[in-house]
Amino acid sequence: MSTLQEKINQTIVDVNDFPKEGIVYKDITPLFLNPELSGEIVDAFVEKAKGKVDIVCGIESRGFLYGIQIAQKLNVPFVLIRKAGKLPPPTISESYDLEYGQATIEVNSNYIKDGARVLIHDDVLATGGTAEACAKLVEKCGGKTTQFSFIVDLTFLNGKDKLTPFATDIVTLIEY
Ligand SMILES: O=P(O)(O)OC[C@H]1O[C@H](OP(=O)(O)OP(=O)(O)O)[C@H](O)[C@@H]1O
Ligand SMILES: Nc1ncnc2[nH]cnc12
Repeated sequence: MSTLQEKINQTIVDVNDFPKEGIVYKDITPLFLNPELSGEIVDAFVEKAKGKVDIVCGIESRGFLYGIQIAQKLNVPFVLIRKAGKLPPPTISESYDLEYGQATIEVNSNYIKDGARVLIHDDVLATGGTAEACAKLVEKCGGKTTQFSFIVDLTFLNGKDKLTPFATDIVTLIEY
């Protein structure tokens, strides 16, 4: 019997030189072709977050896919963190650097209540810039990031270093 980590490793596809030369892109979309494996992944995240969070924030776009399922299973609200210009007001923004570019993310400023314990969920932790920007948005809204969760950690980019000032509870299912 394969472990969850082995099943994820066998399913994720490496794509060389995408979206830019020199980047090895981890394509996680084949995970969604497998409903049984996707169910196990969601359950693994839910198990780690149970009783610890009041809100799940999912990061556009791939962070939405398991993020909303995690929130539903935890019976807590799901909040979308979107790329700039996609959400109607009232929003607040944060800009950051990516492994392959620059970006700005936004959240509805009314959705994260004062003192809320927040799980920030995304598919891949690379440089950590996106999740760090998300934690800054949560802080600006008066919330507290208590856990981060990712399917993949690209450890050679040291993304966790950017996140530990916000929360040391960082769940990752597979590391490369
Ligand atoms: O740790 P970082 O260096 O910040 O990189 C991680 C981010 O990069 C990818 O998103 P991408 O911008 O490719 O968007 P997508 O999810 O819409 O494909 C990934 O889904 C994370 O959100
Ligand atoms: N190498 C990579 N593969 C997939 N998603 C990413 N997001 C940032 N870097 C990535």
